[in-house]
Amino acid sequence: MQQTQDMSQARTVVLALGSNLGERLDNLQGALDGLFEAPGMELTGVSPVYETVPVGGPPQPNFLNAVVLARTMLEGAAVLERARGIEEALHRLRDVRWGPRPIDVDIITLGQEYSAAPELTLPHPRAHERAFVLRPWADVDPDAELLGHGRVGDLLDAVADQEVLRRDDLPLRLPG
Ligand SMILES: Nc1ncnc2c1ncn2[C@@H]1O[C@H](COP(=O)(O)OP(=O)(O)OP(=O)(O)O)[C@@H](O)[C@H]1O
Ligand SMILES: Nc1nc2c(c(=O)[nH]1)N=C(CO)CN2
Repeated sequence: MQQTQDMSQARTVVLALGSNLGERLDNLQGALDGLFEAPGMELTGVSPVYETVPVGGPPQPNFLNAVVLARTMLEGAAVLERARGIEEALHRLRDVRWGPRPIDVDIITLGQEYSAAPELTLPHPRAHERAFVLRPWADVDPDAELLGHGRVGDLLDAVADQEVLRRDDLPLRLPG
């Protein structure tokens, strides 16, 4: 018999997906499906997909990026484990820092949690300066606040120089 979990203490988790190698949309879809395959996270929002110019790293192809919102009772370590499992399943090679990858799953925020641990820093230490995170996040939650940095909509003004193009021709399907 399936157990129902008491979700009254659940927290919102904000996840950022990125892909710039292979079948990029399929990779984002695979990550989205994989994140919600096991119990423990309830999907509450999926952003539009954006085509984005790479920020940092060596010259590399454009990314597709999206943001996913969920409610969860899981601890950060468990969410990170799930994210890493998806990256492994999609054969990500960890060689070049900020280099191209079939899939990247970053945890942007988990409730009101702050963490300085290198294996899981919360909020994600570079999220506030990345239009490829902020733009899709503001679409799926226009009133969103990034813990310690203020309104996501306001943060977007400071990164207006970063090129992000909404790709409504490349929608993500809801998992399941
Ligand atoms: N909030 C977080 N979300 C995901 N990984 C994190 C986070 N904080 C720390 N890490 C750690 O960062 C390490 C490197 O992650 P990764 O290779 O995905 O970095 P990156 O995506 O290339 O760069 P960036 O961290 O700038 O997005 C991982 O081993 C992971 O444990
Ligand atoms: N446009 C874009 N640039 C990046 C991205 C990404 O997902 N999109 N991810 C990075 C490391 O996480 C570094 N740079």
